[in-house]
Amino acid sequence: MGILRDRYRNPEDIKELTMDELYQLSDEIRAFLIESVSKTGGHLAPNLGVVELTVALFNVFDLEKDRIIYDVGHQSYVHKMLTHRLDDFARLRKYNGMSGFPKREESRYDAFDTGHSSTSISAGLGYARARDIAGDDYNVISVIGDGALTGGMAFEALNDLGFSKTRMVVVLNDNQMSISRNVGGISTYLSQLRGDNYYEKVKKDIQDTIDRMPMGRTLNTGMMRIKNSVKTMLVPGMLFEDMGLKYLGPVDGHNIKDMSKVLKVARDFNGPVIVHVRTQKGKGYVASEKRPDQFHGIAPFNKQNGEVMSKVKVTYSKVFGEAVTELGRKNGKVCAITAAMPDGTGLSAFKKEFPTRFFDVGIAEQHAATLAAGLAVAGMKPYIGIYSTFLQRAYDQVIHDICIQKLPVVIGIDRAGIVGDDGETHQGILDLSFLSAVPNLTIMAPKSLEELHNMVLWSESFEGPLAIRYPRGGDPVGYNPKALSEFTPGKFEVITEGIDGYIYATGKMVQRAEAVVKELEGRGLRFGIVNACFIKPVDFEMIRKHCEENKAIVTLEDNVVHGGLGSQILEAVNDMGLSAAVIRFGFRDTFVVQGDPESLYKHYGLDTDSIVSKISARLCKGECDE
Ligand SMILES: Cc1ncc(C[n+]2csc(CCOP(=O)(O)OP(=O)(O)O)c2C)c(N)n1
Ligand SMILES: CC(=O)[C@@H](O)[C@H](O)COP(=O)(O)O
Ligand SMILES: [Mg+2]
Repeated sequence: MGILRDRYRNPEDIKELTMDELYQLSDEIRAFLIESVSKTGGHLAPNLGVVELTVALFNVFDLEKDRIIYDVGHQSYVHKMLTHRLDDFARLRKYNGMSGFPKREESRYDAFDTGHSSTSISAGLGYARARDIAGDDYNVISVIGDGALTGGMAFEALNDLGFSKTRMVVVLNDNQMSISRNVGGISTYLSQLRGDNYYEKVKKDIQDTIDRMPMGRTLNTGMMRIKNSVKTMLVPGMLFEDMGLKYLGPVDGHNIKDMSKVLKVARDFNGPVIVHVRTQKGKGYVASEKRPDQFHGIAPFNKQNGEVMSKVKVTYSKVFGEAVTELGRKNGKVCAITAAMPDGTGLSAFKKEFPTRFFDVGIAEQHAATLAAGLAVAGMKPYIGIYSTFLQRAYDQVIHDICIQKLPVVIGIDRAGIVGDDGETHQGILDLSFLSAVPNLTIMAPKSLEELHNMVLWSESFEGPLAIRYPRGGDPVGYNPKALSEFTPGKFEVITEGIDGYIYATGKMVQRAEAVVKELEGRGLRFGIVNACFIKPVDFEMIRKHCEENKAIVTLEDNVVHGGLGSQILEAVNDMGLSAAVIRFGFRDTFVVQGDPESLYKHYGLDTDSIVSKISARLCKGECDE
């Protein structure tokens, strides 16, 4: 008889199990994860790495009152399995299904919504301070990975926590991996601590050296003091101890017994404590142990051989990486920066050819942006590859360090628009709005893979700050429009002429515009298509021309409507003292839930039928945005 399905019901049941049964439960959890995620896709490797850790947390803490916060939250599947959501895994990250991240609206056992990295200690400290003010006594535990610990925000929180001496537990899940292998000084420091007897080894080396010295023995006493000072330098975790936290570990993160012991000490410690846990990312499934990076976030795969079922052949990320690499070959000033996502941004290609001009800064988007600014003032031509949602972290740096100084930095904004399965925390639907407000910044979006390639090549000669945004994935097979190769800021491309109006579409929405135009024809409305390849500046001349010809203007973007392309055009019409029927399509003042893009476009009225119906209704009844 199994435990997970047959005996386990509630978190407190864990405490009734023997140690052997806890390991049996862990085996069942691991088998379930592999089976289920092979069908749905998801963050398999991170969750395989925290099976025993999560069981130990449930074994020591009281989930009915204690609060556990998972940094990034992509490793919270085991937590969800143990908090009444086992059956929801069939719809993991699907439209109207269970989230792949902790969600308070999903369960009272989810203490804080995460998704972006390095927030868990700040949120935990907030809980702990509120607890102390209220005179409550629950425990607060922040579980943070070694990758997330490279995020500056985590150190801002540790600095405050150590100084404030607030009682809470930080569990550092150290698997030496971010999405790719972890980078940075902290990672090096942790790997020294990971060595079982690091201090003992160094102490023995010193002792052997002393004993071999001619007056070694007499030196011994004097050296004792040196050894002790060496100890304070080397004893594990001095960095954290010096910041004011008690350091415990390192402890084997797959040994439930040892972890339970250490977690109990941490639980009962009256102050801030960090428990350093060593785990293996992807543990327990050969393919993910071999390739924890590939299995960090994986599409549905064949369980037998780990092969991914469907593969988009050419992605925008790949095109971006290859184009930057092409520039790197002919221009030694070109360099590339990523914040812990070399593969996701396609910049691994550049790293391979130009390792000395490639910089992976860890999960440190703010640093990435200002590093680029520093490189640019020194005469380099830096390209940053960064997801739209994570660019939000570097907003001030883009303004303060890149745009005020008008520096020639190119920001490749990947995952712009709907990303799909990762939901609200990861959709890239705000960048047009928050960037359009920034002076000196030019914003572009290609309608196709080919146009992205051409934009990147064109950008080499562009003098000022430039953002090029493009979507997750690739173009559907066969979408192969005539791509622009020459670009003039503020000049749009008329793809097809219209009689009743034009659809001004940007990026991948140009493809959608084609379907809309076909449907409109069936209703007697003859619309042309404009490729708004620049979102800033817009093409004032073309807007003026279409207004003066009484053409309706429909805008279509995968961004929130407020402050995006549609707003720019509406403002342009108004500022030029013109009038026109302007109908804007985008996301209306909302976060976008998880799901496949088509379900989401329908959900938010951006599917072809909804767009066509709204245009027809508006133009017939004369109601418009303007
Ligand atoms: C601000 C931010 N930047 C980038 C990411 C993308 N990302 C998700 S998980 C991850 C690596 C996390 O590594 P770690 O914390 O060590 O967790 P592990 O996957 O190793 O368990 C990254 C870079 C993110 N979620 N948030
Ligand atoms: C959890 C996290 O933030 C990343 O793993 C993200 O899910 C990657 O997204 P892509 O799958 O689009 O690269
Ligand atoms: Mg890690």
